[in-house]
Amino acid sequence: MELIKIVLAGPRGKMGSEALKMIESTPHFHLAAAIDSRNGGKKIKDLPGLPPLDAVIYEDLDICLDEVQADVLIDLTKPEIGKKHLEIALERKVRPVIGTTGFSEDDLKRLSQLADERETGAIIAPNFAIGAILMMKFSQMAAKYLPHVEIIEKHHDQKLDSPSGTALKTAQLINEVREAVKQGHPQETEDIAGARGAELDGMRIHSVRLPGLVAHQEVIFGGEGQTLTIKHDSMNRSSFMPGIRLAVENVMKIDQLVYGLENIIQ
Ligand SMILES: NC(=O)c1ccc[n+]([C@@H]2O[C@H](COP(=O)([O-])OP(=O)(O)OC[C@H]3O[C@@H](n4cnc5c(N)ncnc54)[C@H](O)[C@@H]3O)[C@@H](O)[C@H]2O)c1
Ligand SMILES: O=C(O)C1=N[C@H](C(=O)O)CCC1
Repeated sequence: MELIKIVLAGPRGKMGSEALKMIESTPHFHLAAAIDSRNGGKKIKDLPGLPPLDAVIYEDLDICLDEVQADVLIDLTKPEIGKKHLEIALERKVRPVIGTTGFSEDDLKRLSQLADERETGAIIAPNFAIGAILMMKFSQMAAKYLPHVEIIEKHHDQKLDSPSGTALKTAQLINEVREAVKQGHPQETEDIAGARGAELDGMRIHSVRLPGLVAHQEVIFGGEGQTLTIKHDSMNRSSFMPGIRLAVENVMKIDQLVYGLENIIQ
């Protein structure tokens, strides 16, 4: 298999540090450089707790890509940085694999257009856990028969964005197949703002943030005399790594932007 040269943004983060281990243990992956908000000029192996990798750390992706040859950028940072990095990478025909969440529909449209213009593959995946992809696919199947649905997503309390990227993606997939329904009582009131959660395409999304959680989602369907709950739990960040590996391998074979790993795992 051909060696894939990777730049990783966010190496000290919860996801980034796990991704370093995944890159190190994958024979056909090579960490060419890393992007951090500090530690420019140091090497990954100089930072406490990170694997003994020789890759140099840059604080600016543009400068990094001037100096380092790369095939793929993996971004695991924060919403505004992920968007900026994605654009820089596409401009330079380096293929982005973006795990960072917080992208709006407008962002996705604009970035998809840019990927087309640059004829460069890109993958944005709100959730890399294979079980979460299945949870979303099963939810889409169920919504055809049980259109009344609410989403409860639960994450650790260091998460910046809400609702989660996974909840937004789940709602999008459900919305593609379910008939239009008005949920809840027509005269229901919200006596404390937010009590019924966020509303998207007629669905309610509830976001829970607590220490001790990692990433969890329940999609609850209600029908006459019955409910169906489809639930996924990520217990740790290694649950996302096979999906990131798959995305890096697949982004090398495409020349447009793909949003969601369900489009790769058919
Ligand atoms: N797609 C998925 O499956 C998945 C899974 C988990 C987390 N996420 C998303 O990934 C992102 C990171 O999550 P996390 O839990 O690792 O967060 P984290 O806060 O632990 O890590 C983010 C890292 O980004 C770094 N960073 C900030 N600004 C930067 C910059 N300008 N350049 C380089 N690095 C910079 C921070 O220093 C930090 O180390 C979040 O958006 C989260 O929602 C996605
Ligand atoms: O830890 C996070 O932040 C996660 N975010 C993703 C999302 O927003 O859907 C899912 C995985 C964990």
